[in-house]
Amino acid sequence: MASRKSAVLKNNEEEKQEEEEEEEVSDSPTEVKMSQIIMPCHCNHRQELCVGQLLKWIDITACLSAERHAMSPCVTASMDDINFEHTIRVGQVVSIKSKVNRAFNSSMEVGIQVSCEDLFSGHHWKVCHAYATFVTQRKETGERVLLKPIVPETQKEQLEYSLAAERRRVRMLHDDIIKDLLTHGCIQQGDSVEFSNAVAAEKTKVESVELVLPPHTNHQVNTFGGQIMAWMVNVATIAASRLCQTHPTLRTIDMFTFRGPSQIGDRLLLKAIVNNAFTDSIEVGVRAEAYQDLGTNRHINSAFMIFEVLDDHGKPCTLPRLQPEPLEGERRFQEAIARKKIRLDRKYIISRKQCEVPLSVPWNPRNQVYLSYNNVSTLKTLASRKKWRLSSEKDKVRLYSLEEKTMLSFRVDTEVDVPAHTAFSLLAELCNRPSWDTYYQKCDLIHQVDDDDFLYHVVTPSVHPRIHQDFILLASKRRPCGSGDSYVIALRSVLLTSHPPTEGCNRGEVLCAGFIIQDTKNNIYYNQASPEVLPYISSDIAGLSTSFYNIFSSLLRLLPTVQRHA
Ligand SMILES: CCCC(=O)SCCNC(=O)CCNC(=O)[C@H](O)C(C)(C)COP(=O)(O)OP(=O)(O)OC[C@H]1O[C@@H](n2cnc3c(N)ncnc32)[C@H](O)[C@@H]1OP(=O)(O)O
Repeated sequence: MASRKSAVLKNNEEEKQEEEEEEEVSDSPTEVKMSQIIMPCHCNHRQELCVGQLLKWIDITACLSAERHAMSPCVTASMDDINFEHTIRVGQVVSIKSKVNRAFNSSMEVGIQVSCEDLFSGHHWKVCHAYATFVTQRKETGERVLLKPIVPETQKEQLEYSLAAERRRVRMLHDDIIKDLLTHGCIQQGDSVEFSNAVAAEKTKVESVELVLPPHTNHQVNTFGGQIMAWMVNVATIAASRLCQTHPTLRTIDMFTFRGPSQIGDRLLLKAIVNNAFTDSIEVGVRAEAYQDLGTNRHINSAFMIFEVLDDHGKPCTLPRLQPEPLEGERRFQEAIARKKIRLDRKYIISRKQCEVPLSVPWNPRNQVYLSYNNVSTLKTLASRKKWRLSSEKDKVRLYSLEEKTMLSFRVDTEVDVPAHTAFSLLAELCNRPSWDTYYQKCDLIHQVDDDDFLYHVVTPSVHPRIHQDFILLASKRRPCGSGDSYVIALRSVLLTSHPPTEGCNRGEVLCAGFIIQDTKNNIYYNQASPEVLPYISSDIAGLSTSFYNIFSSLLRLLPTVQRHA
């Protein structure tokens, strides 16, 4: 018992240390803070802050950050998925902090943190985080204002800067992925079971019109984005309430995309309907159209919102099921099932703890984009940790280690005399790795997922005599997409039903490994973290250092040859 308690204390302490490591003082010129005390006029009938009101404050704060960087007017292009972890009550204080993570050409990603404070108990807690994309307005000539780059200062800012490029990739692919999954039949027929007490979808339908008046516009006299989101939340809440016949709580919003502007005098037609109701959650689809004259409607925004009904202890209640309308309703019903699966996969990938076994997550086309994002972001996050300790150094090959909780991670770092792109082309060719890394006995490509993501089967020696070890690895290979980026080759284990473990071969697992190659100093980092190898490695740091040194020496011998051929 005593040892368990000390382990808990140690974990809390380590968590605190990690938080301190992350809490660097930032003096980013784009940082904007807003605090609001929650008044009854901001709340719903349960005295909780309306999500629509929160979205308005988020949009204003983020826009101020964007415009501070752009030094010109900006519009909200999209707001990524938001998961509301807690509700905020009347009398509490909500604080919103935003800053520009990265500027691309005419668009930039703004990161937003929302927290809450109870003034009487002094407690603070995180409510949600969000990422919004803002675009500079066109000049009179029709050109967009090109943005100056962001120069990240702190380690946290550098990480966010680098991950913003990966998030942009996911954002741009978002609609195509959903369309692709829906057209390629990822929905299993038979998921729609008929329920005896089902509520007819028709009953949940909401259509509401708003006239855009001067108080609904932003400082550029277009309809204020936060107001559009608030109107959308309003109709979605009515639709969900009609299904559950009580007050639902909005938990998650799938990305808002502002497809086109609207102005004063426009009529906004807001439509919402429950697409599907699961055991304890409801998906509502919302669509916003703008028009001046009837029949000239422009589709300006769509979103999917997930509601729950909570009991007095905050636990989700069981909900009535939905009877979809024929044809279109059936389609929406099935698509909601596909989106729920995508959300669950994503939550599973993101919420997994480093020490959870098995480390591997099943790979499928549905979760590919999030697995890749997770693959790259885990490696970048590991590389950005501050507490790496130099364990040994030989001929400019340096071995660093980082000990945290149940994980021991390594970083091998050296400088090579070839351009970064040459080192990248060699290291990215995983099938050639057995030629310079004796640890890789065999490496076969199983499947090329897209231009930058690949699945491999790797065979290595095992600690047990006469038995091999094998791995199924997802390799995500990234070239820099702007100044300050590195080349990245991120590797992590995945489960593939087509390649189950075989007899006589130990299936190994890697949570995070790979290379980060920087052009400036031509450094190569190799990071690896895996609890299963911990007992073998920690007792033999010197042996490990020698083997890394040997591997890197072979690599260094090979690089000039590659350069000659490149
Ligand atoms: C006070 C709060 C601020 C507000 O209230 S703003 C009011 C609400 N927002 C609006 O009304 C915006 C409505 N939408 C629009 O005007 C346009 O769709 C929008 C966002 C300007 C994009 O126009 P396009 O003609 O498609 O632009 P483009 O193809 O030239 O691309 C320009 C840059 O924008 C990016 N972009 C476009 N749609 C996006 C999206 N959905 N998510 C993230 N980024 C997006 C695009 O990648 C491009 O970026 P970059 O120039 O390469 O950096």
